Formats: sequence, C-alpha cells, structure tokens
Amino acid sequence: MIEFENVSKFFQGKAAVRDLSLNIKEGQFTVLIGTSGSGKSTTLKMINRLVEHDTGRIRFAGEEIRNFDVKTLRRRMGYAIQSIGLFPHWNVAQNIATVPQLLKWPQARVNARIDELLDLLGLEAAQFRDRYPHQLSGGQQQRVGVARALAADPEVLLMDEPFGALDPVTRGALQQEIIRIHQLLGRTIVLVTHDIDEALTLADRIVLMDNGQVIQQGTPLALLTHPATDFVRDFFGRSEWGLRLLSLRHVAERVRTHERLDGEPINETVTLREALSLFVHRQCQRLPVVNQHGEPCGVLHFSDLVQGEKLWGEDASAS
Ligand SMILES: Nc1ncnc2c1ncn2[C@@H]1O[C@H](COP(=O)(O)OP(=O)(O)OP(=O)(O)O)[C@@H](O)[C@H]1O
Repeated sequence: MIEFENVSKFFQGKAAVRDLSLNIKEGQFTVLIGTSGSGKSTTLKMINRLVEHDTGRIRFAGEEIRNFDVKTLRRRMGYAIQSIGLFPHWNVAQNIATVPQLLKWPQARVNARIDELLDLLGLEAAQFRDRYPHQLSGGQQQRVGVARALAADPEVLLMDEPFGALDPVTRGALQQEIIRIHQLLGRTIVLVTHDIDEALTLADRIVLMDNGQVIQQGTPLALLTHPATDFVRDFFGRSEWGLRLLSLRHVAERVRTHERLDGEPINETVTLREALSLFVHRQCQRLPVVNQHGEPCGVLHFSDLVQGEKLWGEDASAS
C-alpha cells in the first residue's frame, strides 16, 4: 500500500531520515516509535507530502507519490495530529465536514456522515454537533480530530501523536476506540508515538527508529522476544520487558481448560498483565475463567503466567 525505497530527507544538509525502506501493507496498523528527533514525524509527513523526500522512492497504491496531485493524495489520506488543529471558529459539524465539503458531497450525505462519525467516536451527535472547539474537553477535541480525519473514508489514516497530552484514562479509552475502528473499517493506519505501551497495544507492526534510520521492524512480539540489538532491548526497557510481554498475551493462551473453580471469574480475552494485577489484588493463586459468552471455560494459575516464554534469543534477528 505504501512503500519507501531507500528514502532520505535532509534539512540544512543534515539527514532527518536516512536510506529508509519500509513496506506498509493494506489494512495494517503500523506504529513508528523511537527516540526524540529520530525522524518519525518526518517519515509520516513524507507519506502525504507535507514534507517532500529528497532521494529514493515512495509509492502509494503502486504509484510514485510525486505523480499525484498533492490535494488528491491528501484527500485519500486522513491526517490527525496531537495539537488537533480544529478550526476554532467552526463548530464540530463544520470541522468534521471539511473534506466532504471540499469533495462537494450533497449536504444530506455530509450530515449523515457527521452523525455516523460522532457515534463511532462515542460522542452524542445532538449534544456535540453545534459546539465549538473551546466548548470541548481535550479528549473530546481529539475525538473530533480523529472523526475529521476519517470523514471522507480515506484509504489511509496518518496519525502523529494523536493521543498525546491526554490523561491515561482518556488515552486508554481512545486507544480502544481506534483499535475498534481499525477492526471495523480495516483501514491502513500509520501512527507515530513516544509511548512504548501504546505502540505495543496498537501495532500490527512496529517500526523502531533511531537517528533517521530503522533499527528494527516487526510484530510487537518479535521486537520484544527477538531484539536485534542492545539498543532495541534497552528501548523496550529491560526491567519492564516481562510485564510488556504479558500485556501482549491473553488469558485464553494459558487457561487450563479441564479445570473448574468457583468465584468471581476473569474473561479469557483479558491480557495476562491485567490478570497479574488481579492475582496481586486478590492475593490468590488461581482464577476461574469464562469465555466471551460468560460461560466457564477453565482456570488460570498464577504459576502459568511465567511458563513457556522464550527469553531474548542470542541469534536475534530483525523480522
Ligand atoms: N522543518 C524542519 N527544519 C529543520 N529541521 C527539521 C525540520 N523538521 C524536522 N527537523 C529535524 O529532523 C530531525 C527529525 O525530526 P522529526 O520531527 O522527524 O523527529 P521525531 O522522531 O518525530 O521527533 P519527536 O519524537 O521529538 O517529535 C530532527 O533533528 C529535527 O530537528
């Protein structure tokens, strides 16, 4: 869907991105993460040509992006950023309608789309349609920003720290929202973040950057279990590595299905990290488990949380 081939970008002679090659597949949720100034935002902005690359090739849907008319390209790509960038003198409905209006959609279709998106982002249309940005909380503004980016049903959604500057609860809620939207709409998403746990939660594929280059790319599990270098190992935090791995695993993977136990159950879809918290909170060794339909399906043992994890491989390789 989006391919970078040996792409570099220089600012005042200094490389912000160096010889970058990436292949972002259709429907994939890719997260760019890395040290500050490593070139994440520059990489993202080169996709919709907010920044033009100097060397190499970037293709979108098989076509070199320089061959697209910039406006056409940007309309095919939603863009949401941390500072939101809502127009302050436009209400929520007008903000969301920006691209559909440019595309000259009939008004009835625009109105229906606004309501649909507000509903998708968990905002009551009747209550929020006519409000202005200053009448919204930070989290609500971020939601409207995402709704606006999705308005014309773009093929690609580009997000630069879209949940930055939010409290952890709102941030978590919006992360769940974007996961749901991704599953529902199947759109290609490229998101930049500083937050390792956010990257691990959201990504199908993580691209870890440092100093303008890709250090390693792969699934969250591959980066955690097979870090290519000490830098990768340190980046994901040696001390928190185990907990982060637990957050990628689910109760269903460790449940002993032939056992039953009375008591307040845990759902098999919950992460092992959350299960660990529950073990500590309840001071117990075993938890009854139910499936998605609430039917008992086994027992989770505390000791099984640490079973069967592969440790960092000596032969670690990028994947
Ligand atoms: N418009 C610009 N003019 C000059 N230098 C720039 C410009 N944009 C980015 N840079 C430089 O390019 C490098 C990469 O910046 P970029 O914003 O892509 O990094 P980042 O990984 O997104 O950083 P952060 O996580 O701190 O936001 C930095 O050294 C930055 O100072």
